Amino acid sequence: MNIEKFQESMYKLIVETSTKLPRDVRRAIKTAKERESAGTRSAMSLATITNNIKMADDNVSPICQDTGLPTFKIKTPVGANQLVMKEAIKNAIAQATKDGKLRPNSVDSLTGENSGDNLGGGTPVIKFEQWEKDYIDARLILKGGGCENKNIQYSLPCELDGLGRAGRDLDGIRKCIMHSVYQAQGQGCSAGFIGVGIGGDRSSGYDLAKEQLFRSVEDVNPNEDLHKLEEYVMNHANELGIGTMGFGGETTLLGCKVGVMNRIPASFFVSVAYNCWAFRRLGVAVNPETGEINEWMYQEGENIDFGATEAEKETAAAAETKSEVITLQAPITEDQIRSLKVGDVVQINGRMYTGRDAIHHHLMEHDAPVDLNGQVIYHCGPVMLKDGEGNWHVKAAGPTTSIREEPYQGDIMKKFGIRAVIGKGGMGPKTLAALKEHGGVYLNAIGGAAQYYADCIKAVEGVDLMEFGIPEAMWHLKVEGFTAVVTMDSHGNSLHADVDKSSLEKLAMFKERVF
Ligand SMILES: O=C(O)C[C@H](O)C(=O)O
Ligand code: SF4
Repeated sequence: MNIEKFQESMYKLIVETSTKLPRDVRRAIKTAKERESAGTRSAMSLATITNNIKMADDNVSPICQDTGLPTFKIKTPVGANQLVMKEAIKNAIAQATKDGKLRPNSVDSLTGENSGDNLGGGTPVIKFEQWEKDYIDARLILKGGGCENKNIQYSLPCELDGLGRAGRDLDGIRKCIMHSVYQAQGQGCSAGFIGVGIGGDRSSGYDLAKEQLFRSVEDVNPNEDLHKLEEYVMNHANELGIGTMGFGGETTLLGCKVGVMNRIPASFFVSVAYNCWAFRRLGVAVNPETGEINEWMYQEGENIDFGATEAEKETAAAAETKSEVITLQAPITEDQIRSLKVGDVVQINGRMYTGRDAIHHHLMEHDAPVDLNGQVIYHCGPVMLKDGEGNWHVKAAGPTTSIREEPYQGDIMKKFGIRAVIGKGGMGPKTLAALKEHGGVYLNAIGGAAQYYADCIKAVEGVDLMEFGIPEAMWHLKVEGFTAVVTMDSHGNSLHADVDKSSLEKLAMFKERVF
């Protein structure tokens, strides 16, 4: 095999997967968009999402800054050398990271050190299998951390919130799947896709669930029972009203694929792999001699490019609503913050600081490297590239899931006088209480819209705590027109708590036996 060519092919697969959503996924997003009524928060969010998809196409830059744990599934003809292929894949991964197509995402679990090139113990994941065919089938999925954290595994029988007892039968499985969509809320950047694995043990069950994510969104399950189940879930999950980013709305789920395998008598697992709307998975057929790509997968059918005309219309629509947008510029006063309420749309100009897991942990016991009084913290781990002159450039910069900072956020805001935090998916009761006491606000940005937000960042004015690695450092960003929605205010209101409550009530409508 021509190994240089194979490496080049793998590089192309990585770049394409990170920057261009497959056609089946685009069609699902388009359908969702058509279902939302104009002017709603969900419609606005979907417009941002489709603009972002278009920008990633045009810039050949990551759709979302979290390029996940690259996972390759490769089928090779008998006799193909898997060891050299593995090396070539690793080289391609390192190159794509250097070129800003992947975020350095491989972190030592004990020391917290980021390897910087996506290589390290267990990363990337490369799974080989032999087959009788005469070509290499190489597939890649880039599944980010926020949706990965919303995966869930049920052990039947069990009791489920809203749904009651789930037994060891098809109806129990149905309940688990409905519950899995509910428990994800908007935190996995809904609307999402789910892969479900029935049976196996804890690890093979999850593998089977993830395997389903490699199916086309539009295929038909050959197993009649599972086909019925998939259809049921697709018809009813959207009735939960969780909507895009958990803002409420018509579309909560974009795809549901279920697979089954045998189990052992004592165990009955239902494993669910949740994938965000930024469903990045592609595949190629490779010639085992030349190493060249013969064919791209998931590319049949109509291609939706979310192109100019639509994008222009949306920009125009956004411009019309501009009068209702509240402008914020740090330092922000307590009075300004207390005048904001859930549902307000704000636009931020000026400075903001990124801070996520490592920073919040650090700030509990240390001073801040900058004066954070009246400032804005952005839960974000960007993709950054340094140019020849040593200046940093933002390549992708959407929000990360905020709930992980729940144990720290309120205390950090009070300790440093921070007035606003931006993230996605919302925060819990502890933060809500702190917002009320201290005079703070939580702003929800659109998860995955990494190109859209990168475009709002006009300069990188500094960085602290680089020892935490690129995604976890504190970046000083100068932004213009950074738009977000107030979803938790200083008066005790939380859109996230409201949507959680109403979707739990709706979940209970699916309590009765169906299968
Ligand atoms: O790590 C990130 O940038 C985001 C993550 O994928 C998330 O959804 O929270
Ligand atoms: S930020 Fe959202 S879109 Fe991006 S990887 Fe995480 S869950 Fe997916």
